[in-house]
Amino acid sequence: MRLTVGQVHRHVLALASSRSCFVLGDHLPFRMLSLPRAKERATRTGGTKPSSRASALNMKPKVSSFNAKPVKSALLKSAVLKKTLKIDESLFSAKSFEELGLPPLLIDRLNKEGLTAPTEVQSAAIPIISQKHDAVIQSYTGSGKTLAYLLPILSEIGPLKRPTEQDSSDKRSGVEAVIVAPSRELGMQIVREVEKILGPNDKRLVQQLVGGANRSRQEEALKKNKPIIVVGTPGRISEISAAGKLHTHSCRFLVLDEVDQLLSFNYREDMHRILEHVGRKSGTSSRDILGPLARRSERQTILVSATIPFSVIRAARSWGHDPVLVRAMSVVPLDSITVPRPVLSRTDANSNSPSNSVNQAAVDSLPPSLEHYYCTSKAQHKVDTLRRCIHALEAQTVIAFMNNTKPLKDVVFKLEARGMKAAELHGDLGKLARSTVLKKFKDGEFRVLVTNELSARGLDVPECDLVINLDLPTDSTHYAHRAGRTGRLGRKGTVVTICEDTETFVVRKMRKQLAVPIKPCEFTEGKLLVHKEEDVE
Ligand SMILES: Nc1ncnc2c1ncn2[C@@H]1O[C@H](COP(=O)(O)OP(=O)(O)OP(=O)(O)O)[C@@H](O)[C@H]1O
Repeated sequence: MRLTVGQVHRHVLALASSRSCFVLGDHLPFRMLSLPRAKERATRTGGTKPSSRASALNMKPKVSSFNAKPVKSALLKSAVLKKTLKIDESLFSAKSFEELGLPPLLIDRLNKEGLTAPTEVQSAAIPIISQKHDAVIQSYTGSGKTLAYLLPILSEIGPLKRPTEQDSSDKRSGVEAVIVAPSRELGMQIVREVEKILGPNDKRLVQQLVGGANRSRQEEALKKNKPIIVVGTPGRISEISAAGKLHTHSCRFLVLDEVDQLLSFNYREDMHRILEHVGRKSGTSSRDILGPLARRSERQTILVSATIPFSVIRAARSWGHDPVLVRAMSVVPLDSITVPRPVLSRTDANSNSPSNSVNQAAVDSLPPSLEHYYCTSKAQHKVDTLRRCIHALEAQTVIAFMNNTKPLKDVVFKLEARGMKAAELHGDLGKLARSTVLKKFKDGEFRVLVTNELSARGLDVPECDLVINLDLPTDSTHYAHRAGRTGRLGRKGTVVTICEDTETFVVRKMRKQLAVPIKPCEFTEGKLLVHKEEDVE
């Protein structure tokens, strides 16, 4: 069954209910600050509605403010004014984009695209980013994080922005927002999202700078179209910037989407260049009296992912000033977050093995509407098991993940030979082939996309109703991102891991780390048969 946008919305908005306001203060304990998070968690687990808990605590509607702790550096103290963060909690459950103060032209465009109400994370993030805070946005996969940062940016720059008194004197030209994503697919998806909002007449104001595409054409487009937003992969952005063809000095926004991946070792040099150059006014140099800390103040940095490990919090603290962690229904100053202690899963509380620790970042990234199963199969029978699984679950739009590129073709061949339409997607395909495959999959021209880790992050195919792991993901974070390709924006979704007998202990370990039931099952006579755990152990 496919849901309409309206139905999905009702589902998403059903999660939001409280209309009260609360006060954030650096003197308040973290437990209290995260009360709205408890509301989200309880709603996800079907527990008591925290709105009633909030009213039981007598949280009266009021708007107040807090001063986030000053960053410790004396240099920075003199360079940066502390911001006052006003949190109006009623906005967290905003029923419309108007309530969030978006400009009318932007709201018109959203309505034309059938977008009428914000998701929870959008309700939380839009006012915070509009107040010019550096922010880390964390919310589960498919919850609308892309618009959560795009909408406040488009409220400030471009043809749909909020009119200001300085408009007539504003001589700003050049790129005003740089958005970095780890893959071409995700980069292109973000470009399409921006184009959709800008509309056909202004879509040239966003330019893709993804790797694998013709670089000189990208450079020509930069010169000719004078985009205000560029979206790209780290390598291509830093390459064109180093060649002097991309000027980001007056850039006001830097967004790192899938930030935890962008901060991995592979991207360190390109990311270093981007972080050093974007939003750096020409004329300043690293020898300037206030050094790199002062330069940071010239741009707003927004870090986004479904999985935010503590390393990202640490990085955000050092790049931003008064940065906040924004989640659906909660906003927390980063200074109040301490290094998490490992939480042992309940069944293994007596064992000190780190492998039994709950991976909180991955837990937080899983959409509440997912069902998780695993079944065993010999390696040579996995494709048959996959086919039986698809039939039993009557799945229409399936993403099957493997760890390597080579075997993908073989799986496609076997599925096609059995009358099931499939295609492969991986990084060795050319840019055109990759976008054609994706387009055909989104258009429903074939049923199974057989792919590798390339598609695990950010890929948005709202109709995807089944994710299959034909190979085990490397860890629970990878499991969570793969799983997040289904169950998007409140839809139902199923994740099935097909593993060999000898691998079941890995699934059980991930189940503990993710704190979700991954139930053993088999597919017989066209049906899903769920086992009790003791039947298989
Ligand atoms: N307010 C809204 N109303 C209706 N649809 C929305 C709204 N916001 C976002 N969407 C749609 O929801 C889907 C998921 O959004 P998005 O890709 O931004 O999720 P995400 O949280 O970034 O997921 P991931 O963590 O997997 O990258 C997209 O198809 C997007 O167009």
